[in-house]
Amino acid sequence: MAVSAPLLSAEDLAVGYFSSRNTPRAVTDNLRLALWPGELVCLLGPNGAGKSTLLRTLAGLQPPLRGRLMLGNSAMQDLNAPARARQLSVVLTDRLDAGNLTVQELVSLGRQPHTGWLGGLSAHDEAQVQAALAATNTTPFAGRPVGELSDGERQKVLLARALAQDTPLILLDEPTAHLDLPNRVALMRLLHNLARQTGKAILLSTHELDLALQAADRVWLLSATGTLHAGTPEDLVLSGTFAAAFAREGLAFDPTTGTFALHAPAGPTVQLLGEGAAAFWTRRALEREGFIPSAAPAPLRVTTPSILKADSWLCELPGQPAQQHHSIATLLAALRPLLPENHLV
Ligand SMILES: Nc1ncnc2c1ncn2[C@@H]1O[C@H](COP(=O)(O)OP(=O)(O)OP(=O)(O)O)[C@@H](O)[C@H]1O
Repeated sequence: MAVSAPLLSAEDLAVGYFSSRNTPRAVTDNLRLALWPGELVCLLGPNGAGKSTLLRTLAGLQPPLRGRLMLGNSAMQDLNAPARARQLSVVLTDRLDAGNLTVQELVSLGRQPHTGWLGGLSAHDEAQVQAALAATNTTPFAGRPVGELSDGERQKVLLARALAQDTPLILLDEPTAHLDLPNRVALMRLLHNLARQTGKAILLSTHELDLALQAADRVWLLSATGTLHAGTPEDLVLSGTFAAAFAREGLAFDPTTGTFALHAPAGPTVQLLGEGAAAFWTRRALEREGFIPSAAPAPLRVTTPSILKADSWLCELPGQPAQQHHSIATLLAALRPLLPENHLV
């Protein structure tokens, strides 16, 4: 079986900046990285960890402080701009000045590495532009000036330009930043499918931990101290590496749900019986109030509709007859008196 080669690789890479006295200040150091065909990699890390700096370095837009950076079989610094642009496309967060260009014209510029400055678009180029517009749902505003778009619309158009460029490698800095939830989910699904179906390698930085944990084949987790851990999302969660990278006082990552706890538990444990959507949302409501939902037996017990086979919840409190509730609101009202006084979650 042929073993594929990485589309991008780095050895002993240090990325960062030079101070005013020209002394190097590494944001992250000693990196050994590879991006393989067909994978979606999410670069995660707290604010200021160095995600944008690393992405810009990997895109060849700022020089590494040290180390070896290869684009395919060639050293990055040996490739001129057009050669790089045929290998990798990049979407950054920088504000774009597109002049009076329409969306279609801007996306068509993605074909430039293949046509040259003066080259007209062939039928194949036109098809690539139309496919990129369709994939990003930007066809309906293809004729509008880019300067008049909303932040989210512009973000999708920049992705369309990168898709039109049709490179083996795509690097994206916070591509979900301005998108609403359905568009964020759609974008992650699009990128995941694109990697799978076309063999492209896609690296994106994001603060969407939840979506990244679901969509990424691998995660590069950059800690605040500049250490980079790479692995499948699941391995990083189960090893505790993920929680450690985002550790803050009073903030806990729950590896059983893959989310950060918004509320600190203050109240008693409630045995929660049931499964499915009603049990999930009952758990969320109990946690918000400060209770600790658990499957283990406890003096307080809530049975959810999936077990009762009815549209109601059964609430059993010590020393009281069992109560039936027809909404989570009335269930919570019955439980609230059991919380410690003045608790704040
Ligand atoms: N042009 C620059 N010159 C010097 N230092 C910089 C420059 N740009 C960023 N930095 C510093 O490099 C570090 C990493 O910044 P970077 O923007 O890469 O982090 P990030 O992980 O992308 O952050 P965020 O999640 O907030 O976008 C920060 O300490 C930042 O202050």
